[in-house]
Amino acid sequence: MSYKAVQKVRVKVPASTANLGPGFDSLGMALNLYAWIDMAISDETAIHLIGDQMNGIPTDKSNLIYKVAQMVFEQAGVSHPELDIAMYSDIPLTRGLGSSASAIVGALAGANALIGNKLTQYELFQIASRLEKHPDNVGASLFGGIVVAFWDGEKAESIRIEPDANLEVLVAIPAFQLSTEKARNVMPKQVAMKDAVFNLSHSSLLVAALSTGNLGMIRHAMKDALHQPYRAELIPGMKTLLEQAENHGALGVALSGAGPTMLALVDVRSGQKEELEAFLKDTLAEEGIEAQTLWLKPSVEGVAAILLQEDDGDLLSFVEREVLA
Ligand SMILES: Nc1ncnc2c1ncn2[C@@H]1O[C@H](COP(=O)(O)OP(=O)(O)OP(=O)(O)O)[C@@H](O)[C@H]1O
Ligand SMILES: N[C@@H](CCO)C(=O)O
Repeated sequence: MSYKAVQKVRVKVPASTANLGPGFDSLGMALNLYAWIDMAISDETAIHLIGDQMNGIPTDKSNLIYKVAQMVFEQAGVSHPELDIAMYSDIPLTRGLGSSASAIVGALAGANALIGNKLTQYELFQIASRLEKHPDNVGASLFGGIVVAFWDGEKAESIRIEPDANLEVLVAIPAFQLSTEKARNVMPKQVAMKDAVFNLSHSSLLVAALSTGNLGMIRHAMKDALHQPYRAELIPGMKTLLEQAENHGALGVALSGAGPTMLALVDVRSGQKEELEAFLKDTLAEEGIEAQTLWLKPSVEGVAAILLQEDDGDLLSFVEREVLA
């Protein structure tokens, strides 16, 4: 089947938070914090990183976005070895807000758009889940909303849930990085049956609460025995936040992905938003942790790729005009 290679695309991809407590490696929620990627077929590869969130990201062909784009072309049976890529991101790196997932999903969508969307969204989801080895962050960035998914080592399946309009998200982002690899290595290789049953029952109840809009049930459901008790050792103050944030207005509180960011779900009608934000900041500060707090909303939209016209200008001017203004 022939296709018309498109010259340049612009991708907008949301951040994500994974696990939501008990849904380890299986629940994700897209957040209204975004990254933008411009991608064009070129005669030589150049990677332009805009903004200070990209410190340390490579600008040669070892860049994750370049490598993932090549996977799309290979699976589609085409060859475009040289790409011009630009990226701006508001998603902090290595903080538990899905930066690597946003890069993977953004690259998949951009490369696929460049070749006339030859791959289906399902095929992109399979590639993304295989790369991350868990579908939660990539599923949320791909589909938007709340995603319930599995990846069994061969295939990934998911269902998207529309987030309740009254849900808000407060994140406390510590200044230090915590890699997913390190946060996964502190977990035990085996778990007790009681902990397994604890998580599958709480995760199931959380999914039911989120899909029926029963926000009051979140406080009972958003509890974990599989990963948070072990990861709490890496984030001073996390244990206190897990135990007490609901007394300060949170519907539920959890480690965002593999951390170190802490996340609270809040009812937008709550009268305790300021109290909760102060509690998160003060609790971490008492442990010597400087954290930035951000009020976010679930992002109902997932990744989106648009074809650019000749006179659409470059990403930097778009970011200055539409994002930073
Ligand atoms: N925006 C990006 N562009 C290119 N590569 C990226 C980007 N974000 C992450 N990566 C690559 O992915 C790898 C993992 O990134 P990072 O440490 O942020 O992922 P993570 O541990 O999954 O973090 P997070 O907690 O954000 O999910 C990094 O080595 C980096 O090279
Ligand atoms: N489910 C993954 C998410 C990583 O962002 C973990 O907790 O390790």
